[in-house]
Amino acid sequence: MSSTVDALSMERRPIVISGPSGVGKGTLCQRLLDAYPETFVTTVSHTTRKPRPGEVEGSAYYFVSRVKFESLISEGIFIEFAEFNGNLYGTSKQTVIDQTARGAASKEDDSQINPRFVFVKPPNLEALEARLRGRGIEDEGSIQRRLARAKEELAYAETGVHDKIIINHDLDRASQELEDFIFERS
Ligand SMILES: Nc1ncnc2c1ncn2[C@@H]1O[C@H](COP(=O)(O)OP(=O)(O)OP(=O)(O)O)[C@@H](O)[C@H]1O
Repeated sequence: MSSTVDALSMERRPIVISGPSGVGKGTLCQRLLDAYPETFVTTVSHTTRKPRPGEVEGSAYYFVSRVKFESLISEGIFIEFAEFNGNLYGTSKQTVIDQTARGAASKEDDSQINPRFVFVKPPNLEALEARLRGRGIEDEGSIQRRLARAKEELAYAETGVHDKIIINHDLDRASQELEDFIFERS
């Protein structure tokens, strides 16, 4: 799944981190948040998925109906959106603007968002499958759908649309590479 986690660099340019479900995006982002709690924030996505127990509106997600989500698409509010497992997920420009500048970018002017796009790749599909299984939250059908989607996402990443591709093989190395990219050390 290309679920997206966004963080903000010191220059306040958003970082959009995408990659197949189970590749380790959440793990990598959590490491950044833990290491630099004053520097990074995450944005809240919209979804048509039903809330799970404990998920709070406006914190886990903005939960909306499909009709509402589709009207938001036609209004052009999303930086990116994707459908997975019959549910739509998207990151709105507004949530990024709210988190980015707290006023530096005008609410009407999304041309200043200018994100940097990072794609996280697994070392291979076998490793990805092992991570999905190891996480232990998906049933077999869901694992197979995620793997099928992963192949499409990996092919898309080959087209060179991202600013940086990081292979998450060794977690420490991948974390370091992500940090170096974000802080423009590489
Ligand atoms: N480099 C790594 N080596 C081995 N296991 C890893 C590595 N990185 C992450 N994992 C493990 O893989 C599993 C999936 O990681 P994580 O939940 O962060 O993926 P994700 O990309 O955020 O998935 P989703 O898009 O479905 O939310 C977790 O159990 C995590 O601990």
